[in-house]
Amino acid sequence: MYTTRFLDVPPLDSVAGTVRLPGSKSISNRVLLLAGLCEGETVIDGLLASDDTEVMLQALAALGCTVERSGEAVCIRGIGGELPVREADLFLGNAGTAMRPLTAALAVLAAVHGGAFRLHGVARMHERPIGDLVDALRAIGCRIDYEAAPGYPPLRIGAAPSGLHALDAIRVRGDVSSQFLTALLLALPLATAGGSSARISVDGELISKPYVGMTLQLLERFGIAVERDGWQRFTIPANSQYRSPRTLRVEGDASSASYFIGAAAIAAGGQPLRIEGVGLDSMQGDIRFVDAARAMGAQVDGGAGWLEVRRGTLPLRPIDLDCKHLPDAAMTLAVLALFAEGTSRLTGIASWRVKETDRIAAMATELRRIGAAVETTDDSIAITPPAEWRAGAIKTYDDHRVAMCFALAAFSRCAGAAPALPVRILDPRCVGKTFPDFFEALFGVAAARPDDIPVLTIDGPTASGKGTLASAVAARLGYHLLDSGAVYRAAALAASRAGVDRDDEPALADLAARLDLRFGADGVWLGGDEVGESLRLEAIGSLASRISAWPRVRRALLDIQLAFHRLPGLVADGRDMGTVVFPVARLKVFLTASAAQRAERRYRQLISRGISANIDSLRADLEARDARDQSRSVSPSRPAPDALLLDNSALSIEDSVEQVLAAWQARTPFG
Ligand SMILES: Nc1ncnc2c1ncn2[C@@H]1O[C@H](COP(=O)(O)OP(=O)(O)OP(=O)(O)O)[C@@H](O)[C@H]1O
Ligand SMILES: Nc1ccn([C@@H]2O[C@H](COP(=O)(O)O)[C@@H](O)[C@H]2O)c(=O)n1
Repeated sequence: MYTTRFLDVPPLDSVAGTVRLPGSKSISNRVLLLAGLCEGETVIDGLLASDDTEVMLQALAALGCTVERSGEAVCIRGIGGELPVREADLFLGNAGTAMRPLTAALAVLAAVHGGAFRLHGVARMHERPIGDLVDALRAIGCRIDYEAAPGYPPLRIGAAPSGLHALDAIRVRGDVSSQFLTALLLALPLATAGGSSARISVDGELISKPYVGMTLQLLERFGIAVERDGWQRFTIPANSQYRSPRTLRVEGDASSASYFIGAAAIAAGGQPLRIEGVGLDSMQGDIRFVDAARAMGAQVDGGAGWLEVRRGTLPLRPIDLDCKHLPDAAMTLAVLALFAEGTSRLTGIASWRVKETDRIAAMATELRRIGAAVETTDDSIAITPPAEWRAGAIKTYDDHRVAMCFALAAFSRCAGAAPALPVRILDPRCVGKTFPDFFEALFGVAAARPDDIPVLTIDGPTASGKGTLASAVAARLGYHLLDSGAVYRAAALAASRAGVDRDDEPALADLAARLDLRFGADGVWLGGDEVGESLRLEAIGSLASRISAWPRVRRALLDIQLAFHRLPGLVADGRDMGTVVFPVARLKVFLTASAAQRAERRYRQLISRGISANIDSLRADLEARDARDQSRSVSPSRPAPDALLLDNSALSIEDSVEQVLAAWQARTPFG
């Protein structure tokens, strides 16, 4: 997951390959609650790992459920209708799928068994209405108090003074959020143990019916057969009891699929994009996004648990759609509208106002930022594609779906934008709510023109601080990092291990061409050995400096370095990054510091690692290395003509990082 302040998504051209979706958030949190309420163990496979499911898991554990995680599966031992923990303070973040059902379940449990619970979340959660649900629960005798503003969390739930009553005449509004009805359906089987059935009537037209359909299907998997009279009346039979299905697999998230369906609908490439984890048989309402995408021109095939999508008509056909049944995925349609020939209109989206943010306002502001003409009403949005695309830094309002759907704006070339533009996503970490690895998944299937993938190079002499600076800058930008010195050091280590003479150019080049080198989160691997520490030995640095003078060795190591040039971008440090390996780099820094400073830094670096060192010999060695690196016939170490020269002798690491980031920012369209 990207935890940077922003992520610049370069102009994207095509998609191909396979993307595997994370589990559905809506199914995950429903199933977790049901597993928590029934007796015995339920093993849930494919559960979404995200902020919203995490708060639900923590709440269940706090309420006395046993939660065991093993790999992708989670085993829940439920409380079986009892209430082993009678007091808890539950923080539920911004997870509506946790707040609403837990409110209902705890209110009913506390009414039956007694107890005192506090439910709260982040600031935005305290602005999301819950009054209609609380009214319905109070009407049957539950005790729920507002801690601050009436109608909104935080809530305090307590014992019911006169028990539960009027279960046959429960009323709840259905036209604001279907989650209120879902919460009641999930919780009220607990109230039927005394022999009464529970009857719920919906006031107003029920929105998001497919989500309620999903609730009913999942209740059935847990042994609760709700009788339904259209979408207005629901009856939970007397003495209903949750029965664990023992094992259950969560299907992939259909709303998350929408971003990839959308990408494949507009991207070039000719290859279909395969989406696994959710298919045309899905129980999720947002699978209807497939119909909307087809209506706009996408070609979508599918079966049980899979979809294959390719571009059909482009520009897309504009769409005029009532989105009541697919409110989440409708946001993706709003961005796809940028790729249509004419104005698209999405209606029935009043519920957007009470989601993670006011989504109507957020989408309108951000679509306008990149050049679209947008008109809104209380429950609709109309989008006309940009006459001229603008590079936008998209505010995401702590809303995962805003971040994910706007990533599609990076395909602006497919809408004819010239030049094609990157899109900046501010606070990309917000995707952690439902799809922590969304951007990694996107970059796994999307391709960009090589010239569009940004590179920042940092060259300079030994111990000038290149590696330190490069890794800090890469971390701030969310880019890949190439330590090209480590590639030469690995070749030197391999040569030393194989006993190859440092002057035998053909043998060294042959060995370099066959180098089995892998850089990963788990270290640097040469064959089967982790060699991170060995590469840093001074003797290996010296040998690297000698063998790197051979032209054939340099050529043999070129592909390993070029392979780092991947989405979303690269920071590369070395000697010839800006001059030879990445001459098209957008920013080339040549970093220097006095020899005395560098020797001192290296000395301190070695001592801090427990390696003894002598400052004079270190200085002599680095000066000899500098001389060799600068005077060799191929790729000598020198600044590129267009390099930014930075002497950091008197700069802190933080100051160097800020200076380089400022220079980088000035070279982006967001500067
Ligand atoms: N601006 C700076 N001020 C003070 N110390 C620094 C600065 N930049 C880097 N250093 C320190 O200098 C030491 C050497 O830095 P680093 O290993 O990044 O250099 P390098 O140029 O990558 O070296 P090499 O070329 O040998 O790989 C580190 O201990 C680092 O913390
Ligand atoms: N692009 C590069 C990077 C490094 N070298 C040579 O490798 C030696 C070790 O590099 P460090 O940056 O890890 O110290 C270095 O002295 C160079 O001779 C190179 O040639 N080109």
